[in-house]
Amino acid sequence: MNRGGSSASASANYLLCTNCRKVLRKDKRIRVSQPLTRGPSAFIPEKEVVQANTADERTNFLVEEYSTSGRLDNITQVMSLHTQYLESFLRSQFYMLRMDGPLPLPDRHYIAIMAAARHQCSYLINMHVDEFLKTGGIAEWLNGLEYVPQRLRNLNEINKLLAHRPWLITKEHIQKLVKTGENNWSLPELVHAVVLLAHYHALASFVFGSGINPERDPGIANGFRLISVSSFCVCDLANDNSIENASLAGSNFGCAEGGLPGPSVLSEHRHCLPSLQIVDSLGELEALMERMKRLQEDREDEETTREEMTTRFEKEKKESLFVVPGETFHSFPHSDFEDDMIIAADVSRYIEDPGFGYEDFARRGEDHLPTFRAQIKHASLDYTWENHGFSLVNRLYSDIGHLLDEKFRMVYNLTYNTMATHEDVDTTTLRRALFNYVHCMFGIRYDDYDYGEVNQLLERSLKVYIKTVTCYPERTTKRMYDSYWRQFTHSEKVHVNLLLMEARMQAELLYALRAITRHLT
Ligand SMILES: CC(C)C[C@H](N)C(=O)O
Repeated sequence: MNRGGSSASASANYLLCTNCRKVLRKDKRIRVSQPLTRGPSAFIPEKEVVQANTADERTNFLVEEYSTSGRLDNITQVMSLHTQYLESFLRSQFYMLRMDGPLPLPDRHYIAIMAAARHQCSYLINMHVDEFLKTGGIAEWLNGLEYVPQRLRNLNEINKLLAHRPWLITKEHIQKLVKTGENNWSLPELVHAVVLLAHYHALASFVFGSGINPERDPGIANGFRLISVSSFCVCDLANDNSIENASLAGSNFGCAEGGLPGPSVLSEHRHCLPSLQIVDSLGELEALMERMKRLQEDREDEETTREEMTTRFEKEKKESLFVVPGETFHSFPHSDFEDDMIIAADVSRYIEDPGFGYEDFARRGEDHLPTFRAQIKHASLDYTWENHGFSLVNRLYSDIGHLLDEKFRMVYNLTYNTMATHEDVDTTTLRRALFNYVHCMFGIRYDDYDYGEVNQLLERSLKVYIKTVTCYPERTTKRMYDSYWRQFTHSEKVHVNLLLMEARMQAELLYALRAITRHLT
């Protein structure tokens, strides 16, 4: 096994699952039965989604009206837990894919593929490969970026920055795209492309965050499909929503995080945790509601200084850099999972520089804290969606601004006034904390918001989930999904995902549009 290579490089090919302790080969592909779990999501029991769907005529109407694939796909099924939102989502997606617009139809789908490939989201890639071909795309392009016209290829850079470090986008990037002679992009075309890229990066967050299952495809031989296990262990893919599985999620018990518990420790936890956890999480829910109430009451009498508000934002931003998703794997000594990560060739051909990701400063030590992050200030009107982004987008690409604006408002205001089993609760503070925390991770600050609230309302396991879903969605596991807010319903967790996805999309758009504005002025 070790012929000719050092032991370090040999061991770099192996990983140890922290959950079941199985030794895995990084590049191994396995055959798993299809579907992995029944229903549209691997995280949500099928009956919860299906019940909602069959009762809902509105969803069927929306699908007929706005679906490009013409079927009720898994994303739509899961989103239909929130029909009001679904309508805004489908309308804007339909607009950017099908209505009159600057870009030809197949190019739109190719751009969607490029965006999804940044997160190795094969669900979205497959879907848009289909639609690319159906709308008359040239099959050869599907061999990868080398086969597409240079103009489209030039989008690679902005795709990469937008997906992982949008604060780095400058007017020079825009200039390069609009002024490259015969391969140039007109501004309306570029805005169309940017909207598509941001939409599909964000949608990849939703797909991974909600555990969207592959579409059932009768064409797949014997009901099996090949999956790469380079980033998952089968034990994580298995999902029966059983208590035993859920017990492994216990973030408070440290069995899935930190050190490597031996098999005996794990099985002990399996048997003793469930009842403990329910008591514990009930307490968590009550405590969270108490904190929300206190924040609402305190707001009137507390006067915080400007400096203090700035400090709180900086503190939260800095801390977010150190929120590292609990890795599913511990690499063997000397191997660096990040660098060695093997990305299936069929996905990476749509991108260049696959190793480029959200800058994880925590790994580099404190000396490298970012100083380059832009602050988009609300009151100083530097740049906001309402005041700038919206009108620029609308000006360059007709009505898309209205549609996006409607969708952002919809998701920001969506509430059922519930908290798990409690009714008539004002959840504004909590929903705002979720949205603003995402913007905070992207360096966007609202100076009328007190970031101390984020700290009080979002527990660590939730922050880990948020960071994973928004920054490296492909690393989301069922364990992460299960480990926060254990008393809440699946529909509420999908609601969280909608907030995260839209906050991410808006953050990307803000940076791209600000760069376009600077280019224009
Ligand atoms: C994300 C959840 C806390 C939202 C809550 N269930 C509401 O209706 O507002």
